[in-house]
Amino acid sequence: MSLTVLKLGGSVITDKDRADTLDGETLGKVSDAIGDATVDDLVLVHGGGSFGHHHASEHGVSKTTGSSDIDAVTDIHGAMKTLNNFVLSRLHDRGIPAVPVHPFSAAVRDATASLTLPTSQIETMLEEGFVPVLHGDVVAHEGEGVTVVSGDELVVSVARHLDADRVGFCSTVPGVLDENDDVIPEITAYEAVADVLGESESTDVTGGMAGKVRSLLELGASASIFSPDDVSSFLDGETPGTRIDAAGERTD
Ligand SMILES: Nc1ncnc2c1ncn2[C@@H]1O[C@H](COP(=O)(O)OP(=O)(O)OP(=O)(O)O)[C@@H](O)[C@H]1O
Ligand SMILES: C=C(C)CCOP(=O)(O)O
Repeated sequence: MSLTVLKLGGSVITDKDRADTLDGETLGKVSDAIGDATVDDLVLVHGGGSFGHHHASEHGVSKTTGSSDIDAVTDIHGAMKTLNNFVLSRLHDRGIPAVPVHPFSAAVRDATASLTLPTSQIETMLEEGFVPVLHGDVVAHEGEGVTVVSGDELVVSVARHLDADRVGFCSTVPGVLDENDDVIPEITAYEAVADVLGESESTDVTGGMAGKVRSLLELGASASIFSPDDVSSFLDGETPGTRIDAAGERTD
């Protein structure tokens, strides 16, 4: 069986400039594309958008700056569970057997900020015919309380541990854009594109496009970044948008 890991960007499924607001139309469109696709095993991961990033920013929590304030934990994790419920419900409407995986209950960062995410429950969910849906979240972090874990990190971790065959990132942009706003077809090294990579245009505590490309280069397998219009073609086996091929970049 072939495994596909697909991330739905938080900017895609929410109105990232209005707190706790869903982009129901785009979420519906992307859910249609997933419902119509014929893929073997599928793991979905979604980002925080105006749910997670807004609350993380209010509480000053990021991937590196933590908090032990229980209100920070419940606000950020609670907002992400609410968003996850919206995503699950749209997928269920299309007959997709989506089940939640909340990283806060499973993952951990050690004192060096290295992330551990158990995946045996995800493997069994797949074997039993479910579509696991993870999301950016807070995680317990040794010495920091909790810090944010981005959906991008979760994709890398799941894809690596389960040896994914295909990895895709659906973002608001048609791919990584160069200085003329043209899609860069392939990226093999960070330095080659560092000058054009920026942060997200909206509230984002996890690094925007620069963070995404960095995470993907660490993956050590090829991945694609594309827009919601290209979800169907990606799930059909094509490589739309920008292909990130990190062969040789992996450091561990
Ligand atoms: N060179 C670039 N090419 C494309 N997008 C870029 C570039 N530099 C910065 N960006 C910004 O990065 C954004 C994509 O990153 P962002 O983190 O918002 O993605 P996402 O995965 O959709 O959202 P989230 O992190 O909430 O899950 C684009 O919307 C754009 O504003
Ligand atoms: C801000 C939170 C809680 C999740 C961030 O996940 P991302 O949007 O994938 O970077």
